[in-house]
Amino acid sequence: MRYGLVGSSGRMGHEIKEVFSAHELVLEVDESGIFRRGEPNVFVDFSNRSVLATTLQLCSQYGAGLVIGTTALAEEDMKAIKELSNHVPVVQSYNFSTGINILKILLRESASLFEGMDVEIIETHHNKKKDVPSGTAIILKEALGREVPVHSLRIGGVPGDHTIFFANEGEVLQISHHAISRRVFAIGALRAAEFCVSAKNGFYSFEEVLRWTQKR
Ligand SMILES: NC(=O)C1=CN([C@@H]2O[C@H](COP(=O)(O)OP(=O)(O)OC[C@H]3O[C@@H](n4cnc5c(N)ncnc54)[C@H](OP(=O)(O)O)[C@@H]3O)[C@@H](O)[C@H]2O)C=CC1
Ligand SMILES: O=C(O)C1=N[C@H](C(=O)O)C[C@H](O)C1
Repeated sequence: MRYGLVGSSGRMGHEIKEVFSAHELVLEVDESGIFRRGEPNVFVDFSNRSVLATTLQLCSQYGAGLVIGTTALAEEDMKAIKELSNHVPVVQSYNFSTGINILKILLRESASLFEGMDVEIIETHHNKKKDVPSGTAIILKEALGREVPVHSLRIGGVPGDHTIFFANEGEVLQISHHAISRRVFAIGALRAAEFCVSAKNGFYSFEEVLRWTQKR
């Protein structure tokens, strides 16, 4: 793969460069500019919504697919990403870990069992994280199919923890996901990029990438 990396000097950018070391990094974007050394066939974007227009323009220019993990996207951003997916394959997810994507499936399938219980989410991240709540908390709420309170902690160097509490008068059930390191997200992004370079044009979730990986 020849990949372009948006957010290349960031925390995720560094992790991605290590995990993608078998592939060729031919274009980098950060706040100091765009550095081109070749023509990417896929872009990976873990950055900020303020650079999204540049990312979309670069994907169109090179006819390259997109793997995007940037969080705190607005409705109009999602619309623009979906428009790009008419022309190239796009994988978008607020969490590229296997565990969170399995949890999403479990929550969707069991949501009705939790009707009548109190449900709240606690998410904990490093103190440099800019957005609140986490993108993952948002997709967990979507999987539950209901609005629930989210409590956010921004402390130390925590890569990303999410716990969902379910409670009735007599008991508390809690389900937790703990990212041991942010490498897990970069490994997921690599799978998504491999998927992207062979997929048809379209908008894909990371769940679809996981199913594709299992079939290989
Ligand atoms: N979906 C997932 O699985 C995961 C998603 N994330 C998300 O990825 C994103 C990045 O996280 P993280 O790496 O920790 O953040 P960092 O702040 O460490 O990195 C952000 C990167 O984006 C660049 N950037 C920001 N704004 C612009 C701009 N306007 N133009 C060009 N480049 C810009 C920064 O450039 P510079 O260094 O020059 O400022 C930097 O390279 C966040 O949205 C985070 O929530 C994180 C982990 C997992
Ligand atoms: O900014 C981060 O670090 C993370 N962001 C994502 C989110 O907002 O859910 C995913 C992960 O939890 C790490």
